[in-house]
Amino acid sequence: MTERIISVEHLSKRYGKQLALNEVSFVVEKGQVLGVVGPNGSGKTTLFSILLGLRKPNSGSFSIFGQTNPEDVRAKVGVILDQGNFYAGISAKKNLTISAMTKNVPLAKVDELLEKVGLGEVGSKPFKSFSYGMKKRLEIADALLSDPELVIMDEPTNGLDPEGVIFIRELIMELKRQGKTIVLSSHYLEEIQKVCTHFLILKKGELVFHGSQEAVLGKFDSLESALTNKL
Ligand SMILES: Nc1ncnc2c1ncn2[C@@H]1O[C@H](COP(=O)(O)OP(=O)(O)OP(=O)(O)O)[C@@H](O)[C@H]1O
Repeated sequence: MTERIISVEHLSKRYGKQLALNEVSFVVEKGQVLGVVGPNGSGKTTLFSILLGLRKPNSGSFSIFGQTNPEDVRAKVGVILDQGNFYAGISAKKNLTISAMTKNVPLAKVDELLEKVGLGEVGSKPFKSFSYGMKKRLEIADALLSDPELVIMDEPTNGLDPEGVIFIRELIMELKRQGKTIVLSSHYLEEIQKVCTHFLILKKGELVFHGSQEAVLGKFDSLESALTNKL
């Protein structure tokens, strides 16, 4: 039987006169890897920030793990946004240790995750000395600390070198094998096509397509042609 992880109903969001999301509805089931794609300004970040409880919708509703308040499911959700909220002057390891203590996670997980994201050898260096890609890796380690069932990533490969892009791809594949549910946005269509089971296409705040990888490719040659097509 399928398990609903996210359920979104008629979600709308305005910023003044700007309609950023218009009556968006969809469901994400356990184990799906949903790629949210759309041109600049189509509403992807707005959608994510509502799901994370950072913004309030003007109308519509949503639930995650059956709960309508994202705060109530915080421990089950790993979030990868942009370079996290870390203390600049202290080491990556200390930053992660503080986070583990806040999240009530065994401290042994800190070294395990630093290794996993390829920061094992630089864990004692201060966060401020890290490159963009290293900061992103630390953000990923932080998101995975509590072994979340749902991982939400806003443009995880943005600004990464090819090795970083491959790392993210393999990480998503591994999380998928573990039965985790993943929702991510990206402008790198070829890349996202390699990992996603489902896609949601937004244009000017409208959901213009939502379906499986097979459904997209059954209808269009590629994700790119689905996006550029006048859906
Ligand atoms: N804080 C804000 N105040 C006013 N308008 C906003 C705000 N945030 C977003 N918008 C507008 O809402 C619309 C959707 O923006 P959003 O950032 O959600 O799109 P996006 O798909 O994530 O874009 P990108 O691909 O460029 O990251 C855009 O028209 C944008 O200008």
